[in-house]
Amino acid sequence: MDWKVGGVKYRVEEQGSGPPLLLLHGFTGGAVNWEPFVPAWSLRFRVIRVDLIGHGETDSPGDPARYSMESVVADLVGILDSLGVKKTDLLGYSMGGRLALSLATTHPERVQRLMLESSSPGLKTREEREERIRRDEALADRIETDGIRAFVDAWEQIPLFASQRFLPEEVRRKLREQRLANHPRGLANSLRGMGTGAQPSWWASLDRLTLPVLLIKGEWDAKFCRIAEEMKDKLADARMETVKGAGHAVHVEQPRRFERIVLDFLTSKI
Ligand SMILES: C=C(O[C@H]1C=C[C@H](C(=O)CCC(=O)O)[C@@H](C(=O)O)[C@@H]1O)C(=O)O
Repeated sequence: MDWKVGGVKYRVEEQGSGPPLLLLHGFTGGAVNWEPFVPAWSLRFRVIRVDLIGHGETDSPGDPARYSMESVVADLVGILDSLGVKKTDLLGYSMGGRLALSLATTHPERVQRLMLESSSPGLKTREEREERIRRDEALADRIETDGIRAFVDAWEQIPLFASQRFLPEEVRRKLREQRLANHPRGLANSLRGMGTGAQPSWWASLDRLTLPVLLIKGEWDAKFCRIAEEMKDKLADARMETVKGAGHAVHVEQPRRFERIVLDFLTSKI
């Protein structure tokens, strides 16, 4: 199903019935990344998956400003309104987690419970944000100059994904194919508009969140383990799960454990 929001056509998939559960993928990802979990989660939830702006079957507008975190949060609110969803459980992976936290922070009345996999509230200082914006702008330019294949070749090799070399060949092939299916302009503008440095920092407002939060991290992802531990200290109602045998993409590397962790959290927290 496609929904037009703010002039952008979004691809939205829905399966199951019950309380709504909105799933937000990471950078280079898509709604398809959550497919392995739909059979189990759709038995108890109305599972809603979105291709985020610049990704998958959703439009890749030419103006980077259209990808700002504020704009994309507004898009999600518009999609929830169109679906008749007043309040939803929300799961975001990496970039999707930054978006999920942005939605929960700016529209707390729309989020029941929040799950963040390998994500962050952004960067604390202006200097860190400016440096990250420079890095992401340079990466965005390379995506548009060198093309999607050269980008994915390099992206698969970043240290953050080192543990993915242990994945079965078929899993890696599917992930690569899905990344290659994105539009260079969409990925480039996603970095420019809602990259880690471009978004607001939510570090100073974490202590105002009162909803139940689950922080999921892979034991081999040292950087995002540190971030999750720091976030947990600031959140009023947070639980943290460290998954053994996983790096950044916990849902890819330990899918059955990930599936159980999410269900346990959603069925334990009323
Ligand atoms: C490399 C860093 O940041 C990037 C890594 C992960 C984020 C992501 O969504 C990757 C999803 C995937 O390919 O599996 C991405 C983001 O949050 O936008 C970051 O750009 C880093 O060290 O922070």
